[in-house]
Amino acid sequence: MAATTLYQSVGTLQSCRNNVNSGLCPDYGHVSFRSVSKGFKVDVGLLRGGSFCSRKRSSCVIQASASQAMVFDEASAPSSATTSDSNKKTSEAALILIRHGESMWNEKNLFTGCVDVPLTTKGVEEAVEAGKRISNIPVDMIYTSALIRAQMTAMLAMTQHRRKKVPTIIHEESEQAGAWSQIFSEDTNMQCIPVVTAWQLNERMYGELQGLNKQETADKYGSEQVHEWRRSYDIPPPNGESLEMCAERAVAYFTEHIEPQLASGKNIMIAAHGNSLRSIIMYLDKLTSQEVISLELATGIPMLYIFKEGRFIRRGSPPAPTEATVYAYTKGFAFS
Ligand SMILES: O=C(O)[C@@H](CO)OP(=O)(O)O
Repeated sequence: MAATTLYQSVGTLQSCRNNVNSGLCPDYGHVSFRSVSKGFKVDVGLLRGGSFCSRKRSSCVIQASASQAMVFDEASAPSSATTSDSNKKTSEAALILIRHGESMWNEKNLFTGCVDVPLTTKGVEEAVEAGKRISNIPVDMIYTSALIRAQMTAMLAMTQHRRKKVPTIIHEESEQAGAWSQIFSEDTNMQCIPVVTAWQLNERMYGELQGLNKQETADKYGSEQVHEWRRSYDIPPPNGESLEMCAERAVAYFTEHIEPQLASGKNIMIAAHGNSLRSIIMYLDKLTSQEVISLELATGIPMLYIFKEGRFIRRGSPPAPTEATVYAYTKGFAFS
């Protein structure tokens, strides 16, 4: 995949949206296949050459056992809790969300959307730093968007993980690809973490704003208008996706594919984008369309949720080894 090339998407958002249900999205260079792998169903995205479209941190203790993990709060966990009686406990799973590190177009302050741009050196460092923060949290499966900045972030973060497993993209787009994947031994499989790439987790399509400088666009159209395009829930930028439209695919993918994995006890990391993650956080935290306006995500800061009894419990951002308090929510979004 010539992923490090800047690549302007072709075709229209509408033609993509029309094809979403059929699983085919040629204008965005993406074909989606449903396949069965290791007992779970996944949608595997195939890129054709380019873009597409705590508060008590220290008390969060995670015990890993095989592919399942019990994640619980030390303060609230019964003192008799051990792995041997784990079958008596309610299964919990960790969900880590991470927005990609700084991209080349973030650096230039350009609207990016579904243009496929790589990380900057700073973005690479952010991803590595993010990896340090989550190095002790078990990860059984990774979901990323189909865009390289999210994939780079996931891979770089996992280089720091304590388990030293190798993130491996699942390719089952054809019989041949499936057969080739069988060359791995069971032993090798044990050393890998499956990575599912899904275009549904892509950044929202910014339409005619893609490639434009954000400041210059604000100067031209007024900062209020541009803020509405960037942060409102249901007002799309010209020929682009609103957050609501982005949520239709991203949250649907989350509930259909990722939530069942969490429910089965798998610890999941999602590496994606500012707006696809805002839509997912809106769902997880039950934010209103007014509240989501002020939700901003920093690049390269992981956010931890615990999935327990069908509920998502926000744990904030795991601390860096040397930092006392860093949160991913940067604009007055208080932890409750
Ligand atoms: O340009 C973009 O694609 C996004 C994320 O970088 O920008 P915004 O902050 O305007 O949503």
